[in-house]
Amino acid sequence: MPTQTLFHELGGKETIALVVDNFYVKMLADEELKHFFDFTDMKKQKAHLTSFVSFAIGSQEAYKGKSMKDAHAHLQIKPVHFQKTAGHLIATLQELNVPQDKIDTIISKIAPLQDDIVTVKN
Ligand code: HEM
Repeated sequence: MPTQTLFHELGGKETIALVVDNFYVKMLADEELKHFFDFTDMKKQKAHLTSFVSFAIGSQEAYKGKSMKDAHAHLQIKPVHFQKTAGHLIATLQELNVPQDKIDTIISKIAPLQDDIVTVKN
């Protein structure tokens, strides 16, 4: 039998969709971050992020949205915004009792995206 991917170990798309839902509750409650999403269709956004994260951790279904560079180019995201966002993701995963080694794996896929997402380098 082939080794299970992290995507499957965590419970597949349903779990990731729950992670994404809880994550955006934190993002939209954060005074420093919520304005980024003022004009965003959150239903579409959640679907995109679910698909992106799923693919990053081993789902067979390809992510068909924009590249990270194109999706964030107009947003003036600073390193501090990226760090806070990663922090909300980690807290969300911890609250859902995802084991720390799995959280580390997810973060190791997300961290290298910082260079494409952060456009204001200060
Ligand atoms: C931590 C790593 C991140 C990942 C994996 C990620 C992922 C994504 C994805 C998949 C999309 C959708 C692309 C599409 O529409 O095709 C997107 C768009 C977006 N992201 Fe991120 N993102 C990250 C960090 C951030 C940060 C730090 C911010 C701001 C605090 C942010 C704000 C947004 C906004 C505002 C959009 C566009 C929504 C719109 O089109 O209205 N993202 N992101």
